[in-house]
Amino acid sequence: MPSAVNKPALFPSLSPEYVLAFQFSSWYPKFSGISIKSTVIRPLSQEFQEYLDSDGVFLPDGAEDVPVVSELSDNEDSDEEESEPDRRHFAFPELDAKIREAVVQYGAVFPKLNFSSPRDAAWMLPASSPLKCMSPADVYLFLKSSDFIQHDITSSHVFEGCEGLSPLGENTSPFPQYELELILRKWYPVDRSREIRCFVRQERLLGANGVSQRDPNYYDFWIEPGTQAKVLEAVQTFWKAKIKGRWEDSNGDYVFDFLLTRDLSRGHILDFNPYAPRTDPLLFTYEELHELLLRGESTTTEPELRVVDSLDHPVATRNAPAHQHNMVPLEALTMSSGRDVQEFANLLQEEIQNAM
Ligand SMILES: Nc1ncnc2c1ncn2[C@@H]1O[C@H](COP(=O)(O)OP(=O)(O)OP(=O)(O)O)[C@@H](O)[C@H]1O
Repeated sequence: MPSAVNKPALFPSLSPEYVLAFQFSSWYPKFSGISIKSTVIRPLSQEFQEYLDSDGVFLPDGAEDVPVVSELSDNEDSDEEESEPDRRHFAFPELDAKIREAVVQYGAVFPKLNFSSPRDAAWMLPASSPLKCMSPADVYLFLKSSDFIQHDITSSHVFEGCEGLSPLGENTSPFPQYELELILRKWYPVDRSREIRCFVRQERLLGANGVSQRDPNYYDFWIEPGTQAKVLEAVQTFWKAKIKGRWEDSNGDYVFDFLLTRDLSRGHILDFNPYAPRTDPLLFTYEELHELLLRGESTTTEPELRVVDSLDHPVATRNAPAHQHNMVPLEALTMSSGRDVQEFANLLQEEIQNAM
């Protein structure tokens, strides 16, 4: 338990153990009953890691069911394949089989690695069903096109900010080993307007911390009378009953993403994240969250809920598709083999229009 005498720091100290407690396979077994059904595939082979790490967006042999690539390739001349640059071939028949099994079990899957989803690559398939995968090829395509996924396969990113670790110093510890994992979650048409992110320090949400709308868009219902009080009531009741006291190894410092039911009275866990700068504080700054924590130590107040409460709110991004910076990666151009640049640019423009 935290000391009542010492003033809490802005962030809890970051250790490799603390970080690894937030990889999916660490927290999911404990919370599976209140989260989305998911399959964990681990360890993944070194070869799969090399595939993810290799340049360009291409599919392993035998991944088949290749909707996007085959659409792009419809007009290719038969001899064009011969002009492709030499590239290492990969094949993962066992992994393909596990992905197909999960697709049959869940209807469609949402892919992640240990910590991150490839949400920056969601634009590659229809915006109406982000990251919905129906085949191994869909899963590989998203993972391969994502910059966010690189975080999970690079130790220096995973353990960034951990005390006493540096790959460069001669007398410091090397990065700890961890196993790469592929997570296949049952895909749902998630309504992003009902997602919130809850910040917990020292196992206190009630009266001492913040809750933020997750999607940076304006939604009318958030400013309707009674909505915010109802949401705070729902999340506090859930937290007290289902989460509180179960992160004692992490000193009760964590962030959780919560998806509210349509009537806003209940919900379930989408994800847990470390209470660390790498976790986006959304409509707060960490300094503001710290203020709330200090204030909550002396008074009993409600947690503060922040929402995008008007169209003029500075973070309301109504006209820009999320992650548009990642929408014209050079890798994407490699997918266009067989098309000229103009043709591919038109296709990309169409995707951007759809995303908007
Ligand atoms: N099973 C699912 N089916 C459909 N959409 C989902 C599913 N799980 C998550 N999503 C959507 O994808 C978004 C990103 O998911 P998630 O939080 O798991 O990714 P992440 O990479 O860990 O994000 P962050 O870095 O913000 O923590 C969620 O906000 C939600 O809208």
